[in-house]
Amino acid sequence: MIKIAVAGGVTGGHLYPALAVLSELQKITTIDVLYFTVKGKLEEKVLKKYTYKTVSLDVKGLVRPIYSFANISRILKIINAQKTVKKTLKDFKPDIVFVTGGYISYPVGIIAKKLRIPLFIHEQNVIPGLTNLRLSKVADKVFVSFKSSKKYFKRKVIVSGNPIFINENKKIRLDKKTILVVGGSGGSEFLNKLTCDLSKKMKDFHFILSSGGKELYCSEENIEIKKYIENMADYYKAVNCAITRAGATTISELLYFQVPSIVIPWEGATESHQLENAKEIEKNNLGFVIREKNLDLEDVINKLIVLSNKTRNFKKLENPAKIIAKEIVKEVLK
Ligand SMILES: CC(=O)N[C@H]1[C@@H](OP(=O)(O)OP(=O)(O)OC[C@H]2O[C@@H](n3ccc(=O)[nH]c3=O)[C@H](O)[C@@H]2O)O[C@H](CO)[C@@H](O)[C@@H]1O
Repeated sequence: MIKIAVAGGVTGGHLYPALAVLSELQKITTIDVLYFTVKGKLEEKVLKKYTYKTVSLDVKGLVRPIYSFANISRILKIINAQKTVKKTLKDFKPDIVFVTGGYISYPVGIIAKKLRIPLFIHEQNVIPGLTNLRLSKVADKVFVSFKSSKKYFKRKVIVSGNPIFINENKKIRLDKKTILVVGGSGGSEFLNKLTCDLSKKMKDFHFILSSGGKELYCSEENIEIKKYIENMADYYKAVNCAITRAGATTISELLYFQVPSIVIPWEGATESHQLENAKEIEKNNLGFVIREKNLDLEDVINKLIVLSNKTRNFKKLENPAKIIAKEIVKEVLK
């Protein structure tokens, strides 16, 4: 049996790769999991369906610029959280700690190393987040999703790919050509509005929109609005093409399921990291990157018609989750 402590969440982009690795690990051996969550965030809702132990931390990410007044109380919360993490790890005594980034990963990773517990980290984005960059200096192994990330790390990294979370296997039947629209785990007002505009002009198409629960007044018959989709893999397999933001995990899923796509990066992302993720779609000839400022409805329609006429050829690729799970087993048994 492997005892593993995990952190990575706040957004789905960090959470699902961690869940994917745990699910692969479970296929190899029995596991005892302790998951550090952020109070009130997505992972607390999702993990209710699992039997993993959880410890909720009351932390918030630091705002930029880093020397802002608002960061004083946030830093105090991190210091407090570190005490909880230390006590929890000492009691739980994991064989290994695995984190997938986001601000909760920092206290967990740092304390793990202080307690001399092996630490593995995974980075989803092409441009690494601050937490993972800092943790990479002390981690035992660093996994990245894309080759293009290597240059950001001053150490050896393993290009594993981004673990793909597959939680159901329901066949979704669609009668019309269907376009899936996903604005990341929190949804996107920009993509919601775009879907509404497109659905009015593309009456022969059916739209499935994950709205993130954001308000949208659109009563077209050919648009199916879902607050959140639990079984994304089933939808990726069933639709003709997709429009998405460029969160790293979404991009990896589009590549894994070979979904022809239009990717519109969120312009507010730090260091334009979504734009860098998006480029992977064009590099792999899977679709188009469109910047918000260049968006033209007719152009999007023409591109969607081209993409939706492509034959979907889903060849089963090795799930990167397997690579990381095997490395975890190797580390624990060595
Ligand atoms: C606003 C923000 O901070 N965005 C970041 C966050 O995004 P975000 O959480 O939006 O990240 P991604 O787009 O990478 O991943 C979203 C994940 O949620 C899942 N999903 C989404 C919608 C839904 O209805 N159901 C569902 O299960 C997707 O399948 C995917 O697994 O983390 C990513 C990975 O570090 C970063 O690249 C993003 O820039």
